Amino acid sequence: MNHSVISLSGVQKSFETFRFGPFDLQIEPGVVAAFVGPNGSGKTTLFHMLMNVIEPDRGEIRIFGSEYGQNEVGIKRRIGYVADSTYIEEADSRIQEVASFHRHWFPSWSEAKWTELCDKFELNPKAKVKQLSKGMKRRLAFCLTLAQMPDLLILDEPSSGLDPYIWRFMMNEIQDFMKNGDKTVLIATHTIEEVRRLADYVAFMYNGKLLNYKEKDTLMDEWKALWIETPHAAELRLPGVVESEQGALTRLITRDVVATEQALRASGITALKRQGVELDEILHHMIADSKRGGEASGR
Ligand SMILES: Nc1ncnc2c1ncn2[C@@H]1O[C@H](COP(=O)(O)OP(=O)(O)OP(=O)(O)O)[C@@H](O)[C@H]1O
Repeated sequence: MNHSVISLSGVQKSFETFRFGPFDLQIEPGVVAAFVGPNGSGKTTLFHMLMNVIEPDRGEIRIFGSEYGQNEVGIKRRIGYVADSTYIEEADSRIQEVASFHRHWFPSWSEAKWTELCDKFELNPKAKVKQLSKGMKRRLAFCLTLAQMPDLLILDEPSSGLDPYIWRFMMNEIQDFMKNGDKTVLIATHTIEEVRRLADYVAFMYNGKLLNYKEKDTLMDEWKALWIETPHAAELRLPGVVESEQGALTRLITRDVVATEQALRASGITALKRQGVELDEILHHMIADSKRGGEASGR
């Protein structure tokens, strides 16, 4: 039996100048999965397919164990989706009218949560949506989504345009949402701090491909920077090393610190210093490796 909240197998989508996939991924319930990757790597395309905004050319997508063809309304009522584009309201609606629509459409809508969020995110229900600033529209989209009380949150760069004060509230709300352990969040972000604070798993994407999907803590344990005195470290052909930088000391970046340190010990070399590697640097090396057609992504 498949317990994944999200399951993609062999998913492919081709546009004129972009090919997504083949993409395979299973996401278990109760986790925050952060999707990171440069512009145009396919994060929004993936989320559009998860929301059935676009259909894949090939492959299978299951959400809560079902395909959209079986139960589209049932699936969508359990998902809170903040799209990448700013919330656009062409009509002359006020916030409270938009909320009424959501209340009607989502049976799990919580009026108490909505009131609490409007207060916290300083949204005036009487304000006209089209007159809101970009950041205020973003706040609205997020609050409407959370008040739906969904089981799965799909957030496409939700903090884009938010001020740092409200950003903190958003982080707290997402952490709060995860508190009971049965909810799931997918978040696409360019903000490493969001990954650091929220993510249990990190999905690295590049050029329509999933380079790596791994538990964040495992990733941070495996990737390290090591400093050694030995010059010309490349000649040692150390396992796991993806970069070596020559200075007063040699700085090695490894994706497999255990294997690298073992090989260093075998060569009688001691690492003088060991440090964590930032997620953006890991992504940089994964992309470089993917361009070389290599295996640094370590899937
Ligand atoms: N409807 C479409 N028609 C043609 N090309 C498309 C369409 N939708 C997306 N693309 C292309 O797919 C590629 C991936 O875009 P996508 O928006 O998924 O990337 P992203 O990772 O979300 O980028 P960003 O970080 O900039 O938001 C881009 O090259 C884009 O031009």
